[in-house]
Amino acid sequence: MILVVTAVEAERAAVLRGVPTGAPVEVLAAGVGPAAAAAGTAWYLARNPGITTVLSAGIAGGLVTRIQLGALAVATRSVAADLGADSPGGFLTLDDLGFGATSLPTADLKILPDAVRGAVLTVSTVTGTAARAEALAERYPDAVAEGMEGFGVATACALAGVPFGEVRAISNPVGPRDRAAWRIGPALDALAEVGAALATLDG
Ligand SMILES: O=C(O)c1cccc(C(=O)CC[C@H]2O[C@@H](n3cnc4c(=O)[nH]cnc43)[C@H](O)[C@@H]2O)c1
Repeated sequence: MILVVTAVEAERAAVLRGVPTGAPVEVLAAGVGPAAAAAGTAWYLARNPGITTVLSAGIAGGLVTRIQLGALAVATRSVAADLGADSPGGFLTLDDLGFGATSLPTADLKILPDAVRGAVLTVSTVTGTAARAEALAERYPDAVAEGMEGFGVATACALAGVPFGEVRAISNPVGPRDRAAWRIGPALDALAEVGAALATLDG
């Protein structure tokens, strides 16, 4: 059985729209942000020992020179991009501080061949300025998207020893805050494609 973890109910419904009846896929809306995602995933895994793979899925911001609005991003790794310490010399990651990893691996999911593959960043604060977008792009040259849950789901999966993946549908550019630039509808439609693709994986 595959578990898909989304943040909100609209994302859950979009994924489920694509899942064929009877496919071994369950979808949980665990809440927004890495803490809700980690707690929800850990809770679900503890009660459902038959889960073989967990996927974090939802809408996300895209790094504009690397991915287009409406496209799907498949994570090659999950990065906690704002977990660390600020300093006059720049941002220090948990790894720099010696407190643990801020990058977790993803399973090599053989789905969605047309998706853009790259690192997906997890942040607790949505990027809202060009300066922060540029800093993230420079710090993570392999990053294509920014969401708020992936690293939380990945952390729960690492603890439980369950393979983890992340797929994000790009709803907005990462950069200066501009609600008019959001394209939620096409991004939710793309999430339905994820549901359909998952049904082809062995659960
Ligand atoms: O009000 C705003 O300016 C604003 C900008 C971006 C996102 C939000 C949200 O509250 C949505 C958070 C929700 O959606 C995912 N998401 C979508 N776009 C982004 C993004 O650019 N950066 C980070 N997360 C994003 C996220 O995974 C949450 O589930 C508000």
